[in-house]
Amino acid sequence: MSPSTLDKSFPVSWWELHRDAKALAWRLMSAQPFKGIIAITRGGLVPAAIIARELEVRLIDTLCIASYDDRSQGDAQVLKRIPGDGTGWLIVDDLVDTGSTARVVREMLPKAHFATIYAKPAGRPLVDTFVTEVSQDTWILFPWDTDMQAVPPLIKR
Ligand SMILES: O=P(O)(O)OC[C@H]1O[C@H](OP(=O)(O)OP(=O)(O)O)[C@H](O)[C@@H]1O
Ligand SMILES: O=c1[nH]c(=O)c2nc[nH]c2[nH]1
Ligand SMILES: [Mg+2]
Repeated sequence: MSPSTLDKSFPVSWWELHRDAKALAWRLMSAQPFKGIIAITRGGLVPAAIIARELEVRLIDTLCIASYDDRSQGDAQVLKRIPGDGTGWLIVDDLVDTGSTARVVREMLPKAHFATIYAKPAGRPLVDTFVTEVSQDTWILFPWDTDMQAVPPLIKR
């Protein structure tokens, strides 16, 4: 999705992220047990830590994929792979948007359970479990990408 069409934003605070990651852990309870968690870096790292704590998972690995530079999407670059087909593993990412990252992940680890906290409609069919859907023209603002700042009063905008 091109940045100009992303006219809505969906800011997520640390507290909300923690709450939503715990909600994802609740949903994953019925898909247990998992051999371990594979976090899709970097966005999946914090959600994976919260889910690992809730599900008592101690074996954590990373699949390192980068496709966005700020809001501009490029080809998904795989920087580190995982051997095997993913049998028994839980894959965690922060969100699925166009589904391009998820498609690469699915191709590499077709037997794993793929979970994200947030999902946009284009990527939603690629995810086994998620918590909250947002529209395709929404940009999710994660707490690690944002900071508190002053804003002018409504009357001066
Ligand atoms: O469904 P898609 O359109 O592929 O978008 C979703 C992916 O984009 C973001 O990662 P990004 O490539 O920005 O890297 P990061 O996790 O290091 O921020 C996000 O963390 C997902 O992995
Ligand atoms: O912070 C982010 N918010 C998003 O909505 C998004 N989509 C792809 N990659 C993303 N990163
Ligand atoms: Mg990512």
